[in-house]
Amino acid sequence: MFRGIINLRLIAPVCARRSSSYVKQKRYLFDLKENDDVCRQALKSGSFYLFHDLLPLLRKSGSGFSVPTVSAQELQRTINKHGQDEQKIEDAVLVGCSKSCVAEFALDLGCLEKSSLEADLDGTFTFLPKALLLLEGKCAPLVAQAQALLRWHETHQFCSKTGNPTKKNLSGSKRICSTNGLIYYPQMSPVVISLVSYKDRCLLARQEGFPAGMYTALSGFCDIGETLEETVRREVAEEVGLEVDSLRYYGSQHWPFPSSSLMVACQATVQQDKLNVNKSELEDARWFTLEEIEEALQRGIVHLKPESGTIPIWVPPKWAIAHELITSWVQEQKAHSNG
Ligand SMILES: NC(=O)C1=CN([C@@H]2O[C@H](COP(=O)(O)OP(=O)(O)OC[C@H]3O[C@@H](n4cnc5c(N)ncnc54)[C@H](OP(=O)(O)O)[C@@H]3O)[C@@H](O)[C@H]2O)C=CC1
Ligand SMILES: [Mg+2]
Repeated sequence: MFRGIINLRLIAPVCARRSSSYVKQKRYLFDLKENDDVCRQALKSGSFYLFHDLLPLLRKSGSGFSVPTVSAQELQRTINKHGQDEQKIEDAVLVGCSKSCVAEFALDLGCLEKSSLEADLDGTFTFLPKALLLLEGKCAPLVAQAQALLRWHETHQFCSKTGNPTKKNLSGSKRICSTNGLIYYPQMSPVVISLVSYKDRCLLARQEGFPAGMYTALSGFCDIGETLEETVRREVAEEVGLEVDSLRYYGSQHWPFPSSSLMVACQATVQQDKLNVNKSELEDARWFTLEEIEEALQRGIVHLKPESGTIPIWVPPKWAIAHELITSWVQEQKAHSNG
């Protein structure tokens, strides 16, 4: 068992006054999830994020993009106009509720003709990685959560024990086998992501499939039965041949690529810096100085092709927890050097 220092990333304290509305919001969300009658009512007054074959609808807004919602009435009109029965609305999945307790749903309209839908809705159904880039991280977590839940329902139509069809409950918080009542809940795969450091440098790595020039913290899926600490230790040993000697929890993030992962981020230290990179897992791994990391953070996303010669190092975008981990290491290094 690790004797690491665990200091939770401070979650903005909810002030006493807001906690009652926060509690009300979360309790309503619970009722929506668990009670089909409450959810059926909410489907008539809620707001809807729309997808088409798992592509979120984005709309130009000012110099950027936003994720529009439609009301239940607008959605009914759209569905009817495209010749679908309004029963389709019950395929929606619950993704949240606003502070004023308006239920928020996501619905995939992949059965309708895409371009005429886009014209009606004044938007574009966009490939998720591109959508998150265009949204610059704003409401990325919600779009990622909605797409992951819609995808989970799409890929869990049958019971893996009986082979018979499963049926979603109204909110989409689970699916139940039509014959033996087995309940399936949407899953996330736990992944650890560790920013390994040694004295005044940190370690970043890249896989062959990464965009040219992009380096990130070491990461790896938990094997069944492993603790998070054991996964950190194993993945760092597997990927770069080093032994972690301390780790500190940083925070976590839902990550929709390639399927639903729960990223658990930590800062880790090692006792020596001699790398033995596992080339079957990584294309490269290197130690970086504070200056190099600050330059990479400054640079932002680099859109250069491998054939354009040497590509400057860059790191994942702001809304990736790898970016936060790297930024927090820079802040700690600077605080340390300022004494
Ligand atoms: N949000 C962020 O900041 C970042 C997120 N990530 C994400 O972290 C995840 C893990 O990174 P990566 O280094 O590739 O992981 P690993 O180092 O664990 O290597 C991936 C391999 O893990 C195996 N594996 C085990 N369990 C699963 C599972 N549930 N789903 C998929 N593969 C599994 C697969 O091996 P096999 O093919 O042999 O079965 C897969 O090829 C990636 O999805 C990546 O997108 C990575 C960096 C930054
Ligand atoms: Mg890995």
